[in-house]
Amino acid sequence: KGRLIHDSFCVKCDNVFIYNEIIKYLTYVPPPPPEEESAIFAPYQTGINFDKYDEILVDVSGFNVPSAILTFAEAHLCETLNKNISKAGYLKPTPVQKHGVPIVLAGRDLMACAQTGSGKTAAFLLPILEMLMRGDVAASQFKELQEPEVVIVAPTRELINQIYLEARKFSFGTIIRPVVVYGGTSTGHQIRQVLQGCNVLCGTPGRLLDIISKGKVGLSKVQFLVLDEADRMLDMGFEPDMRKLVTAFDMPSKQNRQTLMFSATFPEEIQRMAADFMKTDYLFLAVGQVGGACGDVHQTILQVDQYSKRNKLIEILTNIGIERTMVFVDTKRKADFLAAFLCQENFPTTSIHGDREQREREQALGDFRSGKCPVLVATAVAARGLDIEHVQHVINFDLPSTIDEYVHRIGRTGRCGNVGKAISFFDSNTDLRIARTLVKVLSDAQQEVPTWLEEFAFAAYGTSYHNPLGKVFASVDSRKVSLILYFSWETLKKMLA
Ligand SMILES: Nc1ncnc2c1ncn2[C@@H]1O[C@H](COP(=O)(O)OP(=O)(O)OP(=O)(O)O)[C@@H](O)[C@H]1O
Repeated sequence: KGRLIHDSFCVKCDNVFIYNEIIKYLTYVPPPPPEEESAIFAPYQTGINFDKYDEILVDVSGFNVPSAILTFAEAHLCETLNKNISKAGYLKPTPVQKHGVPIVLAGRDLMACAQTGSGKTAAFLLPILEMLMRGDVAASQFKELQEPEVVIVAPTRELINQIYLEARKFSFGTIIRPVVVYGGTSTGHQIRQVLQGCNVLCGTPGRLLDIISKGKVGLSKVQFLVLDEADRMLDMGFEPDMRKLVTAFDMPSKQNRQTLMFSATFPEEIQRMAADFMKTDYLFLAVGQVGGACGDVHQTILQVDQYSKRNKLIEILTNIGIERTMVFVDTKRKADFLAAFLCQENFPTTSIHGDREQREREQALGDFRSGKCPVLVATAVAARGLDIEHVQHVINFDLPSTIDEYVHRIGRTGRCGNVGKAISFFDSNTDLRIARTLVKVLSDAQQEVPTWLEEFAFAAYGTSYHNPLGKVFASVDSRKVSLILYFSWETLKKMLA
């Protein structure tokens, strides 16, 4: 029982349990990031298909496209960055890096769409850090108002923390100081981190706006604004926050900053909205196949009704053994329930979802990463961006409602040229709406399409098989679609005249 006064938060609480929960929530201080070089640079093993990335078709649209690089040396990055690249074990750039790095170095805005696990993070971090170094960035120091040169936003706490660790890795040995802020942790602690000095501010939208509104961060020096998982950052949930950020009184206008957006999926309507945030001559980079499922993931769809799902899962996990497996479900309650059930069945399991405390979420990821719990039951909160080595299997216990979410979920395996397996339970009572797009994604990735699924897809309605520009790229530049529609309309008018 008591009165809580914490930063701007003040509440009188009569319920001891709720009071303690709030105290825990407000005071969680995440463990500090690793200091030893070996931990900072722990390389992710590239897989047997890494070299096959070179065969992926790439399309860059827009005017005056800078030439791609073939090696990191061709990017003429500074010595420290080159050292960090080799310490990270990167021998050659992936396609999104070959094309993305020179585009950013040339000062252009970029919307990039490349398959999951193909190195988008380094594609924006490396050129940004290089530009900061070339611009003689000042060593940041303690100040009551910090003015970062770079702001990076991502939709989940775990993902933004991962991006921060990557920024720390590549800026190692430079004067550039990245800082991360995200919800579920002590605001006071994060503000103190920011005030120590901040060049690259990584944040989830809510916490970022909170710290800006407290007058601790000024935006007038922002040179780069990055939206990772950009289609998610601009969908209904986050779009108002993004608009608040770009219309903040001191945020440089789009003409006076570089705006970069990255994702593995980029629906056309979101692209059109994204264009509002960018200069008109932005470039659109598409790497890979329509629908964007990573070609290194072997996809299997099983018809399983909701009552048989648990038994089927046990059967699969028994065959898998101790290989690391992510199991996706549709609700937080189900995640808890299924994790408890699997533990009872002697599968060391942990879970991650939005109702778990941040401390528990980080513990769960840690236990999964280390292999202490080789099974992680997760909701959508873990679908995007998370880069966990040795994840060999993804199981969609419940299929998601959108195909983009499916593509991101199965992309937690088969990363960086490694191969992975995804098994999805299709329940015809609930999953008909995804049948058509699922068939398309499977066939584009040259995966087996079960006949029963084709039949469901044929009978289903509301989604389309067809992409107006054929079936090559994961997402096409929405400007091209408008152009094609314009020309089709002009042709039609001529025919009618
Ligand atoms: N050129 C490279 N050589 C070796 N490893 C690389 C290279 N580029 C990236 N990686 C590694 O590949 C892994 C996947 O990269 P990253 O997380 O940036 O993928 P992504 O495209 O952002 O995926 P997602 O769409 O899931 O967010 C990381 O561990 C990263 O360190």
